[in-house]
Amino acid sequence: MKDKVTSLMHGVPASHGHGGHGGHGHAASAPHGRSAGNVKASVAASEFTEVREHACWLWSRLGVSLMTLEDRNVWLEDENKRLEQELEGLETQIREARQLLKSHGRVPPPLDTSEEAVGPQMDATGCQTPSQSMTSPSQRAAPGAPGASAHTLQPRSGHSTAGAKPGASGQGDEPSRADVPLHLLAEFSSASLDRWQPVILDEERRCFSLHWPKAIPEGLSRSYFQRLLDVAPWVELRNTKGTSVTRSTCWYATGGCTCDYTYGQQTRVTNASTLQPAAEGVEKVEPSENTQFIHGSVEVEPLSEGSLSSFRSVMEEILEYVFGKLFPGLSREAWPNSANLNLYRDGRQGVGWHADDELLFKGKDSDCPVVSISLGAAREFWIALKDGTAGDPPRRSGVPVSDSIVELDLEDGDVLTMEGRLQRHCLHFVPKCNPREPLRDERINITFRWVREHRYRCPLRWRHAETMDRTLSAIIGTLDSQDQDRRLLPLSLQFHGGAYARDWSQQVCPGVLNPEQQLRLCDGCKHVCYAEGRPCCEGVGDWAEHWFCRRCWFHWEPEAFSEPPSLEAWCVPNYSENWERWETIGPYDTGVLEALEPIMQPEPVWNMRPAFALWCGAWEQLQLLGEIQNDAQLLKLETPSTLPSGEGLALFAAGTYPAREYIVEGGRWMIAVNKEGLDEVWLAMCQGLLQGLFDGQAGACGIAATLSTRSPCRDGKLAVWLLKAQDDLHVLAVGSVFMDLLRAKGFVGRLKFENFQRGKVTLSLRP
Ligand SMILES: O=C(O)CCC(=O)C(=O)O
Ligand SMILES: [Fe+2]
Repeated sequence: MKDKVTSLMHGVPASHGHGGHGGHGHAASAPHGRSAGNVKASVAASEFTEVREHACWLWSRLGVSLMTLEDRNVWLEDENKRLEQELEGLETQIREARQLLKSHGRVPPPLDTSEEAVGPQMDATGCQTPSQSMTSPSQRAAPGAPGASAHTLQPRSGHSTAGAKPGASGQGDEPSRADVPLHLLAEFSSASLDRWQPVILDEERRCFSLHWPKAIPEGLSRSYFQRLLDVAPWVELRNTKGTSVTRSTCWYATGGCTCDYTYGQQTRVTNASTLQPAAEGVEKVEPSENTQFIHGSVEVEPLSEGSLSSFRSVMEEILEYVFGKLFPGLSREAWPNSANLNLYRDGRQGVGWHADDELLFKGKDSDCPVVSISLGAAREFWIALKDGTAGDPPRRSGVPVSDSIVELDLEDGDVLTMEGRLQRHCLHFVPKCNPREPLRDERINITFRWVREHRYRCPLRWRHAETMDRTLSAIIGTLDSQDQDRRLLPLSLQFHGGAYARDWSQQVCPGVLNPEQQLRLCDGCKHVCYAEGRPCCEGVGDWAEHWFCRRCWFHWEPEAFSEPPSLEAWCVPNYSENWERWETIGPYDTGVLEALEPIMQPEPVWNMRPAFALWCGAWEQLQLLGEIQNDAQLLKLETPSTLPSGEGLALFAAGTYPAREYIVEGGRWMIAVNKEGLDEVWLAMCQGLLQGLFDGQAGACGIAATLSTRSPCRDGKLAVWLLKAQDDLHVLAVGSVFMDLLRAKGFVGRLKFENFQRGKVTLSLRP
């Protein structure tokens, strides 16, 4: 009998077969005689009922009932998922094969990314964009190429960790940001760059994570927290044994996206926007063999229309605030189209080491931005390299390289980004708190993400391709590098300092501890946080042989800790050649651009400027200048070369005064120059200032030239002063104009911006 059933199943005409599931459709249709074909004839009528019964029994053993149309849809969905996973596996194999070829010095053939080969490619808004191909590893910059930085996330203690080869070249095997442009979210934010604290700046692996503490004001974050706590359709996730709740989650998507979100292999949370409210009946989703659907099943409270729409409206509000106010440089088309929410009820809940590398976000093989918002209780957040990530193709394992762990605390209102290939090379982790210091408060985390590979079932997968927004291309690394020369945003951040920007042991003043870290049990808190404990450092002097973790050191020696480093932007200007690029950056004053034209013209058109004053020496006013009409008048002014050493000249708008006490919110762009050609460049600067070249919202209020006291070479400094320095982009606009002017006069050097309020150099421009 079994053989008959088997032959019955094998007899399904090819057009009805779906691989291993081919018999499925047949078993459903055979009783009605629609598709059994000649097999039906070979089965005697008396045997038919028996065969059918056995088929039913067999299918029920397999956990599948005879197929209704509804079942078929569920099955199709599973089948799609299986195919997606198969595709993912094939892509990994291709990647590995290409890397193998490369390691044998062979050039891999170009990738066939035609639609037939890999299916349509989607942009973040769900449109098919056939032109976006997978980035070839061969696009990686050669060592020493512009943009290839030496700073790479490496295990810090120098242990050799299997797979992670510290210091080996080509560790990340990722294209450099110079070759394949990638702009970081901080560049589009409303915060000045020094409010961003770098966490990971691994240029070689193209992994970046930046932290903006207290980005959301307290009142607002408290209100978002409470509303989400009350109305979000939270579902509890349990540990693999099902014995305890690890955290609660929910999933939000915009723009008609119906994609569900899968947690690991086991659990899929349906899209809150596609859920039917209770009034219309709980959504019926059949569990497949391995997947547990949790929304709409018995495990979840039925959702009322009221709570769902309140959830959607609070999420819309948060999206609007975060991307409208905190990242105003991103166009609306570049906003994320989904968010995963996590609720940690107390310190006993957390999330283990993982990467957000789901197919939906294309986090495994392309640049994948994530913006994480923290609300409520402060919790630790750790990031580390995935074991085996360097050199070899990344393994799927969720094992972190323990001496690469970077720790930070995420507090209420904080923003954290994870960008570039971080999800490919790194893992992250929200540890449970130490049970000896129980935390009873809740924390909510929202991770905004960009779904780029919508599920087959989602209508957005099939939406017609539109041109991709440039700011979106900039953050997902799909800007055309050809295009970059003419149209790209000007500000590409470069970093100085280690890839381990946030290395707590380096923040402790010398003589307190030995900065070498070891993952071990902390003598203080004994918190078994991960593996044997926590990254600890040994004390010195009386505390030698005592090992303590970051939290314990901070508890006892808060004064010994310095602020984490903040971001310095290094921007490669090519302002005059690429000035139209600036228009993409957002709220800046185009006056700077317009003002650029006159000085490039042979016959400058003089603006009628308000009066300027010329100051000298210890800033005594030399002359009050009215409107300057021509070069001849300018040439009559004092020039720096005539001054005694140690003295200076300053040309400032009347009503201002060339001293930092008067320009407290401002700063100055400075460059050290030799005396040769100083007068000429000074006159060009005077001309520029009087013509409004440095104007703009953060307009320059004056210029200064000072001569060094170091006789006889008497080298000097040139500076352009700004009244306001809050907005980095405006400051950079002025700096870039200054750089162009210097270059036109043959001066090449690094420009530094000193921010008076912060008392330090915050920006730098390289020629
Ligand atoms: O709670 C957090 O900060 C992290 C959450 C997370 O990693 C995730 O949702 O994938
Ligand atoms: Fe995550």
